[in-house]
Amino acid sequence: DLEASEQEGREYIIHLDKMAGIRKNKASLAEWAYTSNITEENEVKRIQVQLELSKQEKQAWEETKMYRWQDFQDFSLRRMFKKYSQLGVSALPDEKYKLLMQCVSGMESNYATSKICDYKNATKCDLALEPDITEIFAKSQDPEELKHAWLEWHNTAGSRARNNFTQYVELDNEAAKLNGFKDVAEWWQSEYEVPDFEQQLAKLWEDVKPLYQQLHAYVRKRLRDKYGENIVSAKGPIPAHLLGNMWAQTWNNIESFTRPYPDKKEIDITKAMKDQNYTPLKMFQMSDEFFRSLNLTAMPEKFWNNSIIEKPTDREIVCHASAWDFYDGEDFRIKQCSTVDYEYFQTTHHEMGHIQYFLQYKHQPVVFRDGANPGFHEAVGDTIALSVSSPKHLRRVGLVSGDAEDEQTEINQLYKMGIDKIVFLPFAYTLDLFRYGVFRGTTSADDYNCHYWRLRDALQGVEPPVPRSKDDFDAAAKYHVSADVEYARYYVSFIIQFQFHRALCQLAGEYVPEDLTKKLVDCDIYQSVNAGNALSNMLKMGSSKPWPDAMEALTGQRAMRADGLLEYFRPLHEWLQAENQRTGEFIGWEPSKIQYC
Ligand SMILES: C=C(C[SeH])C(=O)N1CCC[C@H]1C(=O)O
Ligand SMILES: [Zn+2]
Repeated sequence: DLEASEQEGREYIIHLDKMAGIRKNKASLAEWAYTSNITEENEVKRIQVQLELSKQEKQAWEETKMYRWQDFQDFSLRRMFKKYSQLGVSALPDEKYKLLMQCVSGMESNYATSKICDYKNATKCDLALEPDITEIFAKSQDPEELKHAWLEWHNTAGSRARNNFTQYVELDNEAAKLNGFKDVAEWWQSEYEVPDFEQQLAKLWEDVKPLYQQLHAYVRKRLRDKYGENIVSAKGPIPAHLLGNMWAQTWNNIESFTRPYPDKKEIDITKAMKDQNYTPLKMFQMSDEFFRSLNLTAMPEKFWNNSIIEKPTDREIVCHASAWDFYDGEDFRIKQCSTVDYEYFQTTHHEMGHIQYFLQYKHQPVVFRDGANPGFHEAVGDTIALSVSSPKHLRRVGLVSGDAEDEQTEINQLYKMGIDKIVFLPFAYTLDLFRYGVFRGTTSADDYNCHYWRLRDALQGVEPPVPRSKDDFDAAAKYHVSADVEYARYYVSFIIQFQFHRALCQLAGEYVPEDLTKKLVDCDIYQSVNAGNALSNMLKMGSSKPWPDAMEALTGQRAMRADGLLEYFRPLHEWLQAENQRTGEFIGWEPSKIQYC
């Protein structure tokens, strides 16, 4: 009868979950071995382990079909079965599964090992993305040098991934259909458990677009002042290679020569870190200390022993920062090629946020050891970093000296945060709008580059530095496209982290609406056990409940909304409107004149 099968179901799923933990531990170890030492041998081993595990997953999946779990009374039990009833890419027949793993592995190792030649010395061709090319984009203000680096990287890391990518799309779509989805786009969106996810993304963009257009216009004016109107037009998109980042996804490297009040003392965190002999380890220790100050969990022993926090000199690794759960409740690691600078200080908090989430939900069944939705996992570390990057906190830890804020310094601070957080949104939105079109078949392989740039032109107001053709494949020059990592999670994160930040600041007594001595931009939740306990309660839930329940537990809201972000940046929005009015800068942009289709 129903009762017996529910009880049997409970015993079965607990056993299955335990086996799943052992499988995921093996998979993570094989993945780690490969991405921390990219060799043919380790790639073969990784794919072998993945194939073997996929067979076991298929076996377990068959068994779950014997239970009428949809009728079970227990919510959590039903939710566990529902998640285990989704087999994922393991639903592919072995040969196709192996082929798919080889395509993704091929793209990822191409990305990780791509090198370009130096602009000035054409015989020096060992420049890697990290740290070499990243440093060029951080420091160079020579449009020709930046154009060279941009082009070399896009032609090496991007175009060479095109064949693997086309096959990956076909195979991944086949896997999606075997899981009951129309295509991978629907599969990816199902992770957010709301029927109108894509409409919600569009609504958020409508809410933030006016602010972005004002910031875009202001920056274009400042760049035209610097580089001249032959390089930066008055009404067109901004050339993507002039924004301090290979993908123009954050513009913090052009802050020094574009900030609103240049005569105000520059807050150069990177310089202060170097002057104070910061090391990568110190960045991690400071981040760990911040989390502990909130009464959250300290990094375990294994974390410090097993993590890779600097680029090794004796082998190739995947440098793109990542945080790892080995699903045994003890082994948690970060792998990143740290450099001592503000950007990696932020990234360190971002990755430590993932580890903290792993630690907070490690008591959950394996199947619930996940973010409430993928965006939640990306938002934890960034939310903490919003406090860490406040002038108040930077003064507390001695990275900024001098007196409290005045109006102009506050605008400079909001500008610094805005060219990181506001400009990121259209970039993130574009990346997955592009891939939704690819998976749906509305974008064919011949259209890849044209559609990618048409979206970047329309939404982000950037254009390629030189004409592009349909044989180029610029999208894959971004890690997540070459590594099959969904990107809407970051778009969601950059919205909800301001909802989290606002709620935590109120709990910490650091933010009181309408109280000018307790402004959101000045909030630092450091050492607030009250805020930390609320955050912990939300993190402990993992993915055991639909994400609106987790969102409500922390913020009282049940939806993702742009109001937190817009409230945080309101003073900057008003300043930009006045400034663009004063200079008469054209708001928005006309379509690019660069030939990219
Ligand atoms: C740091 C990570 C690893 Se989850 C990352 O990929 N991020 C963090 C911010 C956006 C995105 C990117 O670098 O494109
Ligand atoms: Zn992340």
